[in-house]
Amino acid sequence: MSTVSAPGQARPVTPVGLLADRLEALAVRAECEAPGLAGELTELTRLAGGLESYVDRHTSPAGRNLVDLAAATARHDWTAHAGTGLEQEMLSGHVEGQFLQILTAATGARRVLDVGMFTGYSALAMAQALPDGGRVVACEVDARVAAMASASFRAATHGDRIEIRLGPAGDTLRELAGAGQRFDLVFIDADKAGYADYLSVVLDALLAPGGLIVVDNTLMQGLPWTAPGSTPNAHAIGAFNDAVTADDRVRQVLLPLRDGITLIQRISEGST
Ligand SMILES: C[S@@+](CC[C@H](N)C(=O)[O-])C[C@H]1O[C@@H](n2cnc3c(N)ncnc32)[C@H](O)[C@@H]1O
Repeated sequence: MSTVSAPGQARPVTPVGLLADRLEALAVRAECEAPGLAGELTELTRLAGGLESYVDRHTSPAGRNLVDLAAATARHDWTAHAGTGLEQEMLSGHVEGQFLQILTAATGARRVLDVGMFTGYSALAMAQALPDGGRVVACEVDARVAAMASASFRAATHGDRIEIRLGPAGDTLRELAGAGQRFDLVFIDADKAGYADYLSVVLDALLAPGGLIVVDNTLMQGLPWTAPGSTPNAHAIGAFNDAVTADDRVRQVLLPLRDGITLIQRISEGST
């Protein structure tokens, strides 16, 4: 049986989305099995299930090119990518896109590194928030999604600010480091097993002074505390979060936005 969602119908992939789904199923069961609990479970379903759409409605709308890119990703037949793990739910989307755009503008970033481009949502969001002359280098290992991203970038305002680097991100990051490149903002959203390595190269060589690192999926659907080590991703993210917490070169905050976003800064000498 395919686990790929029907086009346009993404399944929940955040802790609160999964919670709402489970509560809804319980509320339906309770109507027959425990009618006294059904009302309260329905209330809890509204509390959990309404959160993400409330956040969505109170976040500035995405621009036309990003809406088109997300729609093309949702329409795409992901069954053709069976076995790759690629699916429409990988797209970061509206709220994260706005968050990245605000970070890009607020930090005054001019050079951005996108690690894990997929169909290009985060790369385009950040590119469109850069000042003139700004650049995004976007890393992606899968040629087919890179081609989808490339087509969207060609049709988008400021899509020409994005340079796609096709290949394993670890190799690309080392090439960029060898070429002396530096980035003001780095978004890490590729294979979770690679996160520790990507962070290490970024901190050692790629992060410009005062730069900001943004890491996606650091709540990993709640698995790091509900079922640590139960899947390779749960293990990788649990270990990554612990390592960042113990790393005295950095300070960080884990925000419970969508599936968790961690902001990381290098602590400069003399700062608190
Ligand atoms: C969660 S998606 C990225 C979503 C994207 N940032 C967005 O905003 O929609 C993860 C992407 O990382 C890519 N990826 C996985 N392993 C990789 C690797 N070793 N090097 C480069 N990209 C990788 C996958 O092919 C996938 O497209």
